Amino acid sequence: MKGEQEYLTALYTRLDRLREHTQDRLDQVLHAAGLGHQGLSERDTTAAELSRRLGQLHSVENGLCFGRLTMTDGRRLAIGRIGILAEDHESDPPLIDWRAPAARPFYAATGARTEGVRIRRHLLTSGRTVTAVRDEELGAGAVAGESGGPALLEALNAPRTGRMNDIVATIQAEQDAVIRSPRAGVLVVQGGPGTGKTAVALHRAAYLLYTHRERLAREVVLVVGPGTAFLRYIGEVLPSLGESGMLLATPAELYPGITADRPEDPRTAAIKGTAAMAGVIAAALHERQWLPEDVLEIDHEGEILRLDRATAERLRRRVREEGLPHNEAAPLHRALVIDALAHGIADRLGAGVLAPDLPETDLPQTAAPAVDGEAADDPYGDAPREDAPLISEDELEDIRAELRDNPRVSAALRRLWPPLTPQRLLTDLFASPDRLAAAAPQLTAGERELLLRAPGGGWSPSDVALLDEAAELLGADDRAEREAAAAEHAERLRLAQEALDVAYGSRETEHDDGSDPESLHAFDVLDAETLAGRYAEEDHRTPAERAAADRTWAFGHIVVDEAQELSAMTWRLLVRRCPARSMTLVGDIAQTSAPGGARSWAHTLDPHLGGRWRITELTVNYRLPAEIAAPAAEVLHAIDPALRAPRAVRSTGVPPWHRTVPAAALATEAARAVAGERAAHPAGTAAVIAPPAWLPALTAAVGALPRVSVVDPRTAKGLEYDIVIVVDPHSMAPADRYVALTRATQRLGLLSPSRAD
Ligand SMILES: Nc1ncnc2c1ncn2[C@@H]1O[C@H](COP(=O)(O)OP(=O)(O)OP(=O)(O)O)[C@@H](O)[C@H]1O
Repeated sequence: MKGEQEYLTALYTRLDRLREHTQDRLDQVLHAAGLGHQGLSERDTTAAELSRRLGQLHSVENGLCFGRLTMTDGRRLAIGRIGILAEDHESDPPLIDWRAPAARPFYAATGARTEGVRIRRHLLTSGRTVTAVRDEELGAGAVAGESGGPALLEALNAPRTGRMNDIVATIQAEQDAVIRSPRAGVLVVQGGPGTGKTAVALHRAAYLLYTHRERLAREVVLVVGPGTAFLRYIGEVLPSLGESGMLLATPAELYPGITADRPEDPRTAAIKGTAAMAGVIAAALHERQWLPEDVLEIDHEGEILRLDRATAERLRRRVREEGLPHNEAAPLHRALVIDALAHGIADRLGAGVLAPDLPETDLPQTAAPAVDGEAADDPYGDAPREDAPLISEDELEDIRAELRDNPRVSAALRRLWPPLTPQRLLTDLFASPDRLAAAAPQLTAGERELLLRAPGGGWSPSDVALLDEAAELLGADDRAEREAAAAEHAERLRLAQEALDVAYGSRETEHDDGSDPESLHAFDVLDAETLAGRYAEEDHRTPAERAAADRTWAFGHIVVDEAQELSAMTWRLLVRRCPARSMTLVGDIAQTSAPGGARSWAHTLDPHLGGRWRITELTVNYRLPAEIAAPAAEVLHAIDPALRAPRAVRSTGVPPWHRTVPAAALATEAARAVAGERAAHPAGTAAVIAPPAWLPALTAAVGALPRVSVVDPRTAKGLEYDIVIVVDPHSMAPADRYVALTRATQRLGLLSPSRAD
């Protein structure tokens, strides 16, 4: 142990020096003077990288080095949270990053497959002091086993704090295989409660960031967890692994600019989660691309222009054929209608018009439509007419310009092809029984009734994927943004030209000063356009911040926890957000409680991924002691006899208990039970898990006790506590009961109301 302490002290000395050195470099970079535009941008990139590195060096203070391998060839390798290179950069590194290939045997070696390891040592530390070492002999004659041994059991028995810890020192072989699985493709990790799915998913994110740093730092890793309580619970794991650049979000947070916290009937949420809603939204949008009943009349300079239904329909079809998102197709629609009206006017003036070309600026080459359905036998309108054209193309263009300037024409165009936001489309759809009936004929009247709601009141979590779907169909209506950007650019151009004019005006003076007339000046090598570009404001947000604000961001990798809960509509959204299809999905189909959640992975994923995903299973339960795993396995059997319960690795000798009490006494009994269990096991956290109806009474009775949560099973999903009291388990749905029974690391009690109540 003395040798290990000396080694550890030397590592910390190195760490301190690296921190100082990195801080010095950062200071130098930040204070560098006289940089041009290019230099400033490079400086920002270097400063960001140095800041990241500095943050990482500070985050690994605890548990810097936690393992040592003594190989059969005599080499000795220290494994830690980060890699530290030898000072000469050539000798063996004094500390190997746990994610480096050289560290793999620390996790993967077993007695049966030693991978060249003779002794695996776990170093237990407190601050910078070694408190214990635990050795596992893996050589000949050793008992076959996974990594961890006593160190694992100590970690599993440690009291919980309410925040998840990293497991970097005790990752097990089957978990390691998942963590290091190749980045490409979609990997599903199925595992029962407590098999370490969340831990594995987060360590995998850290592994991928290490292995594909450059790409993933730029493209960002998105980690999706079921709720904000859960994200708080896992929030410290990645920073403790020195990783901070990823984006953590709940499914409700995936539409930038929307706070989706409106309460909703679960039946409504279930309908909104079904894949059929994609068709409903598409149909709702089609309905908005309006046609007049018979003829649309438009007042234009004292005349009535007439656009009949057949023509409007033909133009609409022509625009739809382009396959553009609705808002992006609006200019084409506008140009076609204006052209049709212009030809109508020309015809009325008594002149035929010869195959006019459409204005090149506005739209792709396309045929001119005619008004009043005249061109039925000339669908493309490009056959020469018998009567010679009396109106020139210039005159026709004047007519088009007048039409474009007429607010009534604009109003008619907005009616035919309205500019729409996703919010408007959905608000109008859900507010109107008629619109719902037209867009969703396949739903029953009762289902449509559930979707109906008055405008206003905000958005619910299930609206998020629908808004995203609508945004996808609508495309950007970024006219205002483009106009603002153009104005800004013009202003920059003006300033740049002014600057160049000043430079040019001062050239004589420079010559008088004796400067070389042959030397180059700014105005020789730069034009205003280039200079303006250099003045353009830079985006100083981190990639994760930019990704959070951008609905169309393409993530480099997506990790989804509790993946079994996601609806089909949310899967559509996530698949769109990851065009590279590089994902890690962890979950347990036995714990599905969301009505639209997964009953089978194939059934859930195939519609979105077409079979292009691979699955692996975690089989060991690290949370539950064997005593609690047994009754949990009975519940699992009731859910699906084909499902296998994970194997528990430890035992506490404390069996769970079950008591029945009068309903009126249930809350006080729960408080008493918590206090009793606390007396027997004082450290760590406790929870009372109960159906929602019981929560107010239980909160009143138990809420004042320290370190005790009162939650329903769905909130408890993914979380864990040292002590758990489950109230009224038999009124819970089987999946909820299974979740409730699988949250305790040490002690479990069940309290049921007596039947007479
Ligand atoms: N290799 C390990 N070393 C130490 N602790 C571990 C290890 N694997 C898992 N754990 C611990 O086991 C507990 C359960 O892990 P985790 O929450 O990741 O399981 P899960 O499969 O996501 O469970 P659930 O399905 O209930 O969400 C956590 O406290 C975790 O830190």
